[in-house]
Amino acid sequence: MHANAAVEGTSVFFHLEKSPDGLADVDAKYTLDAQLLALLSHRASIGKVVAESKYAANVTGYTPLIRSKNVDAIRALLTNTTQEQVVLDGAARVSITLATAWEAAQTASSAISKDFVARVQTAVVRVYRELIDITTEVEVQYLMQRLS
Ligand SMILES: O=C(O)C(=O)C[C@]1(C(=O)O)C=C[C@@H](O)C=C1
Repeated sequence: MHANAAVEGTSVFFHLEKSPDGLADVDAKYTLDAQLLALLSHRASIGKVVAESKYAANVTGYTPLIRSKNVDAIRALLTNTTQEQVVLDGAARVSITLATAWEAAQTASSAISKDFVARVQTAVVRVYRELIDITTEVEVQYLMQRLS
């Protein structure tokens, strides 16, 4: 997911840039929040498409599990921990780049706060972890009704 794609023309640092002056651009901030939430929702809903392709690739594997409503087995079958790690590593990498760039823009010196970058990275990875879990749930729910 590219969070900056849907907020074209808006800096990826928008919230950080606007936060010191509080309410000055509050409408714009809420607009950006709404756009980001729509992106997160869209990203999770892609789970339906992903689930359909997984089902199509393994009809004989999924069909009995769907018929017996075996949610745990469906979740286990569609979970791809290797891919999850790729997503989480990518989020961590990009967040470091962005947080470092933000810090560098704030300080004339090269005294980049490792603490700030680490905290941003931790938060971003946590969000992506939740996003993967939500996407997985969308996939499971989609498959549960696939044969009805
Ligand atoms: O790429 C997949 O196979 C997905 O189902 C998507 C996704 C994700 O949200 O990134 C979700 C569950 C899988 O365990 C791995 C990744």
